[in-house]
Amino acid sequence: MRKGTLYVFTGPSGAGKGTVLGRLLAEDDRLFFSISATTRAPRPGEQNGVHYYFLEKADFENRIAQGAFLEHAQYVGNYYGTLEAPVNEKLDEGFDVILEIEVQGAMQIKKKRPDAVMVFIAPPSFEELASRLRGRGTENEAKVQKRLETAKGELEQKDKFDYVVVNDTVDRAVDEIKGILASRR
Ligand SMILES: Nc1nc2c(ncn2[C@@H]2O[C@H](COP(=O)(O)OP(=O)(O)O)[C@@H](O)[C@H]2O)c(=O)[nH]1
Ligand SMILES: Nc1ncnc2c1ncn2[C@@H]1O[C@H](COP(=O)(O)OP(=O)(O)O)[C@@H](O)[C@H]1O
Repeated sequence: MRKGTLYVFTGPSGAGKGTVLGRLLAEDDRLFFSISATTRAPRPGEQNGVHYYFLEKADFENRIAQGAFLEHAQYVGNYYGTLEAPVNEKLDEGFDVILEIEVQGAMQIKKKRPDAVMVFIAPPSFEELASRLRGRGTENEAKVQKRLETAKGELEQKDKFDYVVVNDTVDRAVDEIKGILASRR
């Protein structure tokens, strides 16, 4: 059986990665979304094993020591990481696997898995990014500021990616990503 393709989607918090990928996943049953592990607290409505595996810091660090992560990084005070075993399993089963991760982790994947397709989702402007992040209402102003500071460094790295998709409207961005997937199948 043909093995699946690994796709890495990255981009600053608030760019719309979750929104765009949610639409894509609902419309394509050959895709598998990799559920990440994190030490950040669940937001209202987030479920363990659905949105993330929510781990205590000590548990996360044990798994790092065991080599369980394909990649991991610290982002605004918390750990985030991709568990390797389920990714390999799904690729072997022929699914295309989607990672939605921040830029440091994406760069680790680029080194480890040179065949991975690297996609950067960019906001139309920095002002629009700030307005989307504040509009989402999931972080307090201090945390929004930290995410926006981090976003500046992330945006500077977008040229390292195979594709840069500007999320101006969700419909258009989803269509562009469908085109990228189609060109690789
Ligand atoms: N390196 C890495 N980053 C991740 C992983 N999962 C999520 N992230 C990224 O961590 C950042 C913060 O995620 P989160 O707190 O859920 O905020 P949100 O993406 O803005 O909703 C985002 O850029 C995510 O893409 C992961 O497994 N590894
Ligand atoms: N194309 C878009 N136009 C306007 N608002 C958007 C667009 N895409 C996403 N949003 C909104 O912006 C906020 C951040 O989107 P989200 O998908 O949570 O981003 P990310 O996963 O990159 O952090 C959400 O409130 C979402 O509804």
